[in-house]
Amino acid sequence: MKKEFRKKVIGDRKSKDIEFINKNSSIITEKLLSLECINKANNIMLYLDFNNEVKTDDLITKLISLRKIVSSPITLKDERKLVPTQITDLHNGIKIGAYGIREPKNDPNLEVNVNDIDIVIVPAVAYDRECYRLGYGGGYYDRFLNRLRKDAITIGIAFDLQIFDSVPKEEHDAQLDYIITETQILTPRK
Ligand SMILES: Nc1nc2c(c(=O)[nH]1)N(C=O)[C@@H](CNc1ccc(C(=O)N[C@@H](CCC(=O)O)C(=O)O)cc1)CN2
Ligand SMILES: Nc1ncnc2c1ncn2[C@@H]1O[C@H](COP(=O)(O)OP(=O)(O)OP(=O)(O)O)[C@@H](O)[C@H]1O
Repeated sequence: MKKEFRKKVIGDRKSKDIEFINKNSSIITEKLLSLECINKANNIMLYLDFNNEVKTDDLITKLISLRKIVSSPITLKDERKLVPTQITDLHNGIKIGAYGIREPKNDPNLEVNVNDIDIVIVPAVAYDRECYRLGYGGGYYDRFLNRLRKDAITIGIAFDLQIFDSVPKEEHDAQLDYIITETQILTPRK
């Protein structure tokens, strides 16, 4: 169920051209930068995009210029663990890591304490309208999000084509605080 659904959505996203991805990524970036919670936050973790995900390079550059502490995950495959590591310059200190995804070079001095993170911007394959998340199937973010401070804010960014009335889900699947697409902002019904 999950596997088939994942494959279909990854295929749909892959079929979009670079103009679509760039245009909608920049709309989503502007929306994020106008959120009060982003402007108030000091410490923000976000992913480095791959496979036609919403692009985050411009967002990262802007957040660094706003003097935020910005980190991206190093993926430890054996432990199924994400290690948030600070990025100070997108053109320096980045390498290709697990699954061919860009990640910060390992530097224990730049590791960010999970308790210091105010906001996490999360990648996904698909979401439902209640902000439940379907990922790539490694369980990386499900495990990681559980370790955050209780008042940390989780934001999913995605294209409209990744939003469904329902997605296959299991007990451990994460529910986020906000989903932002090129046309909508979703929050779970209270
Ligand atoms: N940009 C980004 N970074 C991220 C994630 C993500 O979804 N997006 N992850 C979110 O958890 C983690 C990596 N998770 C992954 C888990 C499994 C596979 C995987 O099974 N890939 C298949 C091929 C998939 C395909 O290309 O269709 C493979 O390697 O065989 C990939 C990534 C950490 N970093
Ligand atoms: N919090 C958790 N603790 C232990 N195991 C977990 C946890 N969350 C998920 N898993 C396990 O990890 C595997 C993948 O989970 P799932 O299919 O939900 O991943 P996903 O959310 O789609 O992937 P990702 O977060 O990497 O994008 C499953 O076998 C699941 O049982």
